Amino acid sequence: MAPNQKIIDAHRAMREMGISDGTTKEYLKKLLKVYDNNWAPIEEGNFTALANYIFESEELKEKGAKRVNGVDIPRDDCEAAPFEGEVSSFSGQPPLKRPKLEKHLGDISSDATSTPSPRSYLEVERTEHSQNHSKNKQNQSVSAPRTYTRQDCEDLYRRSRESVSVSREQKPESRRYSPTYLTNEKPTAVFDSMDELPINDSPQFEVPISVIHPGDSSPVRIEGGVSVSNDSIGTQALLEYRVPCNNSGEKFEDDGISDQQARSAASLEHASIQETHSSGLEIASSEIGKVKISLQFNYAHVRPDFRVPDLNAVFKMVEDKCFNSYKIDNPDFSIQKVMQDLCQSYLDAATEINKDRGTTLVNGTPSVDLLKKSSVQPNVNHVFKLTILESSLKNSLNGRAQIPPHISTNDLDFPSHNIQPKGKLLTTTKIEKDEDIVNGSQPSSSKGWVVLNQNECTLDGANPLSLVVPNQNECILDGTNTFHKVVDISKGQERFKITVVNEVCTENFPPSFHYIPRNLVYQNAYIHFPLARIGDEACCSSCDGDCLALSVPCACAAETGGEFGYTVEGLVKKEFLDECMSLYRDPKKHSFFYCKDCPLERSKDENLPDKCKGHLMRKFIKECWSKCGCHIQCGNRVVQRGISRELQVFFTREGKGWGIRALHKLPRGAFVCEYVGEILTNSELYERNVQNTDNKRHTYPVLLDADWGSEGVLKDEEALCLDATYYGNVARFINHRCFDANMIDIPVEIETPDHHYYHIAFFTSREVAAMEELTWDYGIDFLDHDHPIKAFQCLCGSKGCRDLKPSTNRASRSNRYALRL
Ligand SMILES: C[S@@+](CC[C@H](N)C(=O)[O-])C[C@H]1O[C@@H](n2cnc3c(N)ncnc32)[C@H](O)[C@@H]1O
Repeated sequence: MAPNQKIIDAHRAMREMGISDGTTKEYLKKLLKVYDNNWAPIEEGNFTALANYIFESEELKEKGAKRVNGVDIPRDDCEAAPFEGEVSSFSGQPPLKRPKLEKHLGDISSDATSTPSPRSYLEVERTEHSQNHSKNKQNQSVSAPRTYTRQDCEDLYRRSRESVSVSREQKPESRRYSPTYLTNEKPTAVFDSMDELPINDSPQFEVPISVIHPGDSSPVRIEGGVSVSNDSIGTQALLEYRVPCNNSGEKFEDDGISDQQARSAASLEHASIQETHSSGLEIASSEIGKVKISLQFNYAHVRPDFRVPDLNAVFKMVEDKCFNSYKIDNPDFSIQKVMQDLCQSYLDAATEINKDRGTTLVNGTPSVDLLKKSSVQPNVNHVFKLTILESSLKNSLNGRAQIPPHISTNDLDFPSHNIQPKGKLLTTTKIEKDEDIVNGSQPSSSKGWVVLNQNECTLDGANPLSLVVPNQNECILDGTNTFHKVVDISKGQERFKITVVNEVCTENFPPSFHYIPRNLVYQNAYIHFPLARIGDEACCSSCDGDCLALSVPCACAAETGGEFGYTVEGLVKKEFLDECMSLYRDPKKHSFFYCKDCPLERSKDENLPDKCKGHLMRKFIKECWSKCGCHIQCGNRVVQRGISRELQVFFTREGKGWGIRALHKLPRGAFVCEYVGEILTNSELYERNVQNTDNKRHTYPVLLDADWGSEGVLKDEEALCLDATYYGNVARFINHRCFDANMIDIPVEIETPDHHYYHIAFFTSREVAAMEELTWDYGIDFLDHDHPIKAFQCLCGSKGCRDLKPSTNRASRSNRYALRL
């Protein structure tokens, strides 16, 4: 009978802790019995329970105790106890020592003289327990050996039954594992029946259970081969797809433990070179566990305040996000089901790929031989770089790429397929920490850079580069010397990864900035009025669900003439968009506001301000918001749900630097992104501009002046603007186009009914093809010689380009560079 994947995993996990297969098998059998063959509590946390069980059994054995149905009974105290069976010895080996696994927890050793041992949750529980029973135990030192009364044991028993029954009851319903060992819930000793406990009221026994945390340097890992974005706390993400098979390539199918199975598991493991940190919390798997998704986290990489969350709570959060972000209204929607489907589909797709391409998935053994010869073997990750050559990719490799001098081939580590000898195939996508990239500094290693050379991208095991093959989806090759950086420039803060690609030159990163998905107030900003207001003004507190479904539009539609600005598809309505575009195309036909005392002019010269030059009266969209009664998925909430299209920052060929594009076709009226930056007052902005004379590409203050004139005299602190120079989102890469730009900005009011503060949202002004650059007319007056910011030489290439002066004249003139908003 072929071994169950769980058994294989259990052996592997134990082997990583130095426990022999024989021992694992023996205790696994016992533990399965204790848990009525329920694997969930056993395999949680990479078989924490099993490891504890083994270590504690061995420790107790050392001390002369025995374990009955999972409970350790000191020999002296329990002579009459019915033994489940003698615990076998470790065949001459020294008794197992529990590894130090809980550095973060304080040590409360039961033996003050012994080497500090990790503080177990049960010890914590015990401490609490003893506090609860403080009256008769007040004098008991925390570090003194603790004895248990029948009451204690009954409590423990009750809790253990609760824990087991919760886990048993929850599983079929929600199919979620409750990672009690990772949460503040504490694992309890396992008792099958009170009747089996040899308890009397005299001092009894200790039940130490320690907690094993995932490997210290394991990144977040999702088994299953699907890309995941890294989280906001800077953990790394890894995906892994495993196809367990034995030496002859057969897949294991069945449950049950046998010696043969244990051997098979062992042979797999001994052959394994990777996975020094493969522990993790399994959260989904395909049928019979061939493909799994598990989470791992790296304590070394997370912030000090990182606490392992409850997995159910995490699922709930993701589900809520999905409900909010996508129009999912099926109450049965389950993120875990999605992940299970993902595992299954991956498996199915892999089978399909094998069928179709035959050679695409490299069979482990021969490649390993090649790999063994390769100089990549000593790679720091102990991961064999693969060797999968997508045929289409191969065809597209027709240029010899260069390796930037700073990249050491040993450092090359990017989406790749990893192969393990003797039957284990791992596909790993690594997403590196993004701070390095977004901040514009060189990454600590050059991970993620794809450097390709046609001749070297072969299965030539002698050449390390042969082992470095990009994932086709993430690398676009154009036959030139091509450098790509595959990262999520948003650092996981947007719904979709925003990748960065340079197919043109060797400019590595867009210059330094901090990615923020929403506007933030500049710390010194002199803003003394609320930018968000909860109240009954301009809201629809009695609405419910989706306001777009109402026969009579809600109060929020008042701003757009009693009709919503959006269609049910989430696009700006044609009529509204047409009007907005007409404002741009022929502003003279439309109303301008003229301030009595223009804050813009005042900021330039406080004592002798010029006359207001006028502000175009803009059309606003008012979205429903938190103070409204409707759902976040209400059709009148588009901008506030954030970017919903896959965007990419790419290096333009026309000399405009970086630009943005969408990976898919966009219909007319589609929301692309918001212009996000620091909120500051207009005078603060002016100061910044005066100080910042280097005229870098990223100085793009935007005035929020769409309604200035209506106020008569606007206070300085009410004249706001956005500066994306240091803090911004993907919009800071949008390039200018004088004529027929494919995006238009529309003021969108969300949190407050007045117009001092609003959002600048970019919508497509026409259908935009996939990979077409997304552009916007900045509204630059190229002839304004007085503006403190020098305009760039426009390379928009449009027929109606307004920058018509010969380039020689441009350098000498003082241009205006202000964005019209
Ligand atoms: C908002 S940023 C756009 C992103 C920028 N291309 C970059 O690489 O970061 C504006 C700057 O991009 C460049 N740019 C934008 N549109 C341009 C155009 N039509 N022609 C030439 N340069 C342009 C100018 O350097 C301008 O100062």
